[in-house]
Amino acid sequence: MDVLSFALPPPIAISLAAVILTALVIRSRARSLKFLKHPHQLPEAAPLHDPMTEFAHKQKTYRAYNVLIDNVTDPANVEYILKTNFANHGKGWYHYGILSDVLGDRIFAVDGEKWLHQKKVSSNELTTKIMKDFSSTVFKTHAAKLARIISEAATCNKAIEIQERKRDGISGGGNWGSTIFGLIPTRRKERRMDELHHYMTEFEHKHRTYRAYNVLIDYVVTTDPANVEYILKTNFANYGKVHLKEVPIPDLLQGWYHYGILSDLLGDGIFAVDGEKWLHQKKVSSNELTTKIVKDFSSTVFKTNAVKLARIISEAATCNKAIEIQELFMKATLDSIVKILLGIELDTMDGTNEEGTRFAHAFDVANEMTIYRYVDFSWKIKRFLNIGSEALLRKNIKVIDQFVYNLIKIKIETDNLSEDELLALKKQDIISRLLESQETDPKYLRDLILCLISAGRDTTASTLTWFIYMLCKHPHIQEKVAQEVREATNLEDSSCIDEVAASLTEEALEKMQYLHAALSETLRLYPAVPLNTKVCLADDTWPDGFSVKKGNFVGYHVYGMGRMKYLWGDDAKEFRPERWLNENGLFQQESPFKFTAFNVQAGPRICIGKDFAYRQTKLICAVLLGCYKFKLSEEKKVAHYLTKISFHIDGGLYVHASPRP
Ligand code: HEM
Repeated sequence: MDVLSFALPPPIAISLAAVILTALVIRSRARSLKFLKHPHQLPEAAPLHDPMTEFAHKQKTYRAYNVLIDNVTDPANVEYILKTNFANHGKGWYHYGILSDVLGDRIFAVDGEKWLHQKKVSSNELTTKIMKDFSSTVFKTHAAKLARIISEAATCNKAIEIQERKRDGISGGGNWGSTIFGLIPTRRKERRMDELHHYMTEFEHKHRTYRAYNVLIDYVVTTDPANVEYILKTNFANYGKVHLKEVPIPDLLQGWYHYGILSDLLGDGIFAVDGEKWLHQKKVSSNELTTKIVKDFSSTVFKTNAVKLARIISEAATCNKAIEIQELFMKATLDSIVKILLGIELDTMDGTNEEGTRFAHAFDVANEMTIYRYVDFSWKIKRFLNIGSEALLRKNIKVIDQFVYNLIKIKIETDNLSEDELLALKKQDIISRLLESQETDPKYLRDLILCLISAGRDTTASTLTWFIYMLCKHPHIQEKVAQEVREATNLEDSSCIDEVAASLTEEALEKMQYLHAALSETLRLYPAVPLNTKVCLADDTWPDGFSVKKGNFVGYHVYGMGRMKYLWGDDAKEFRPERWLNENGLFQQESPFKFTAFNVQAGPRICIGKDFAYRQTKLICAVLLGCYKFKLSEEKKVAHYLTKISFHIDGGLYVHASPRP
């Protein structure tokens, strides 16, 4: 008998890994059974059946150590297990333990008498004439239903996902909050942990600052603006993002936190580093985002993509089809940021650029797998063995790197062009501009690009999605926004998409104070970054007298802060854009320590993309609401968020659009 080694490293390393792995497997099994509720949130395994089949060509039966199961392909053995000595091969603890919570003592989960009885009952039932006739009718009815769905899609020439198990895990399926916050101080264990922000907020109505224990983490959370100001500004130096070397936390957690987790994908980009490196990139990127040339260029890009988006919506409106608008916003914002950074058309909205679509997919998967590391304590072992989520991550980073480095190379080469040629190329994208200013290290540029895409894409897309959701729930506010767009642009009611887009000058956008207020109100209730975390570097006492210790994780709960009555008044839970406007209808900023959605001006580590994000969301919303009315496909449906780092709507947002008269 032989040993199957899935391309594992040398024997000593294997033995060492096996010892560590055993401990981690037990832990990670316990964790997955306890916390992970949706099967689709588990990362895709690295291809398994092909290597097994290849191996089976040589060894019909073999032992695979770290799977805990012996595998068999020899028909003689199969006959022996399934028939000759059937009684000796049960389903046993393995299946029962895994399946019984869902399936109870049903046929899949049990052996022996229980199994025999159920098998007889079910197989008798399935073969009666009445059941045969009935099931044939059911199959036919469902086949007809399926054909009708396909027919509808065919009429609109739309792609159909025919397998149906929608992998929205990639754009954000599954909630991980439960794993991160094992022990939020609530006794109501029966409540679903995917409502994590609700529990926290409920608790915060009584306790503005509190401690949330977890097996590994001592977490102090606050909603008090005075504490936020202290952490983000007054004693900023004492609250780090990345370097934990000074902090007495277990080795496993050293590097578990940001840098270790993020650096494979984001390298030394702004999100993953502190100190000098961070300061330099922050300066470079924030200078770039605010130059006139980049501002003009980005406005053109936003408008072009808003028009594309509106055309897709127009097609769906013609067929009276539901639109999953979250996915569309994700594509539109990715196309825009890539065009502004790299000057190329990714075109994921129309799917015309094959290489671009491959990059977009790889980026989504790599992001998902990177963030999964926050809840998967065995990720380092997996990376070492190149298996599971880590194999997937490595594979997709390779695709991303090929794409980005290739573009940088092309750009460096065009750098040798003559003045006239350069002028003809009109290099307005950020990478071309950085190359001109002597930032030519491809690795530096790659890391910066990926960080800016990560920072600017999901945040903007999720804000747009919640905004449309809020407007569907409050049709009178939707009408007010549409009315403002018409007035600010002086357009006729019958203007077409292109005319609306063309009319959106800086001055017109500036006049849209109510739209600005409605977007801010969306961010107050549904902040794209709902919880922000840092690490305390030395014992400290906060303005409200709460003590924090060196090594404590500390966080301010942006979602909770947006809903506190003591901060926003008795109507804190209501969506009311007017709260942001003064008596002249002009937008009023709130204190950045109270409205923390952007970290704006709240300290050195602020969002440098705030104006950029408002410009993009305002342009897209003005085009869409200038041309269409939106309704939820299921009007009574209540949207739920995903408890992840970004804040998407679970399952997407289905809307129907109709043209404005
Ligand atoms: C609605 C949209 C957005 C929201 C709500 C948002 C929010 C935030 C927040 C809360 C932070 C602080 C994160 C932390 O403490 O680690 C942040 C950082 C950052 N944001 Fe944004 N952001 C948005 C859009 C953008 C856009 C469009 C860009 C760029 C194109 C951008 C670039 C950045 C960068 C580079 C940082 C890191 C700053 C640093 O570490 O010094 N953001 N953002």
